[in-house]
Amino acid sequence: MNILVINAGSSSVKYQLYDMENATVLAKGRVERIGMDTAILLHEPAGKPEFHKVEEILEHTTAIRRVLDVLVHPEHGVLTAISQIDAVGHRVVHGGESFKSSVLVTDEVKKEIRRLFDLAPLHNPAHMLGISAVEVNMPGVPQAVVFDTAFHQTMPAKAYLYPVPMALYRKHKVRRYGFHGTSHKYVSERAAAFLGRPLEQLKLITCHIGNGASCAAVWGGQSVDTSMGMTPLEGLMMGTRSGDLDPAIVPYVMGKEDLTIGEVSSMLNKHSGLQAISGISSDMREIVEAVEAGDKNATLAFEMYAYRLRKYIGAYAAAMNGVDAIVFTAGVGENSAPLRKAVCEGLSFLGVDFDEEANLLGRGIEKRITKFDSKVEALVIPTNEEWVIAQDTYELVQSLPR
Ligand SMILES: Nc1ncnc2c1ncn2[C@@H]1O[C@H](COP(=O)(O)OP(=O)(O)O)[C@@H](O)[C@H]1O
Ligand SMILES: CC(=O)OP(=O)(O)O
Ligand SMILES: [Mg+2]
Repeated sequence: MNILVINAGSSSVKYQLYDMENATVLAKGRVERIGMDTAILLHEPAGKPEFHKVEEILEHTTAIRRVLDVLVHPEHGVLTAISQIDAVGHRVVHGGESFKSSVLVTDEVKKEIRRLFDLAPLHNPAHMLGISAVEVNMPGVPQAVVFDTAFHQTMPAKAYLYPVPMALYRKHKVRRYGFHGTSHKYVSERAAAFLGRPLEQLKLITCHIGNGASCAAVWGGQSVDTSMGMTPLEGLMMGTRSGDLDPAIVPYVMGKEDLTIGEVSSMLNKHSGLQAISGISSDMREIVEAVEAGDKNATLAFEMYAYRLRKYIGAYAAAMNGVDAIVFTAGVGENSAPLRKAVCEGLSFLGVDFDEEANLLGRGIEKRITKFDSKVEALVIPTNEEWVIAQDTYELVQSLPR
């Protein structure tokens, strides 16, 4: 069975095509800058050279049409017909309180994803466009949705409620949902396998640090707390997002700078974080280069990023009254040795005996970055959200009558 996994963002569509029986990736790629006359399709077919094309792509239906076209292209394709795609799995960031696991797409499910537009205005509308585009381009093909929020639905009320009037929760579902759940779940399971210990007995702190970044306390395989909140803005400092700040800053700055709700929201989501403090970039690679070149603002941005992550790790160790392993994953977590070093070296009080050499060795592999007899272990575990989405989709499609 071939499954196409789609992660549709506001201006991009990322895709990965799997052959499930052989557990192989047939092709992957992305369309960026949707809505512009210089949209770009980057396509990486397995065993063939990469291919890219710049052209006008104004909306998601066309973007997905282009992806399907390239998948069956005589030269760059990996299939002979679209009908060889048996099902499609989508990443959906916000599932609210309605979805505790992945589901097949139905009219009811679509209605619920639409109802949640308000809570994830950057993400959910884009996912719906992706689902509709598949309906138009591949009528009748079963689709499944896998939610970032689902894994965190096990959080207890003391972790997911905010100390504000309860009416806000009852009326508007104001609460912590948490995100990147597919990744936190996957790396927790991989970490247990790597350590050769049952997940049920482990206290883990998983740090998914990519463009968006969040940390989770995973106790016995269940999420008991996480740093992102009602939206993906709370918690850690990120590439362009502020993470935690005094909520009183929002009305204060709106008044002083005469900003609208939209403007202040854009400031905190798109013009804060590493980008704002460094004045250089939201990309950790460029920050680290600037730090090495002695740039003061980049150094401050780097230190704040690591410091804020270390504070969350301390908090989650306290939340679980202990921790067995700290897991680093996603773009920054998997690739930035300097960031892992800056975080781990301040955790010796917890029993983290950091191994500098191991931290520098090997890329893209599961590894331990603490010394052999460290009381608390630190691991690097590459995440694979697309594979989890493909597997969930595969299982759901098996349950359909044939
Ligand atoms: N070698 C590297 N060193 C430091 N940071 C890196 C490296 N490679 C990638 N990154 C960081 O990873 C981020 C992307 O992470 P990723 O998990 O792919 O995010 P997303 O899935 O949200 O697009 C980039 O913004 C970049 O800062
Ligand atoms: C939820 C979220 O922040 O997702 P991403 O990291 O893909 O932006
Ligand atoms: Mg990601």
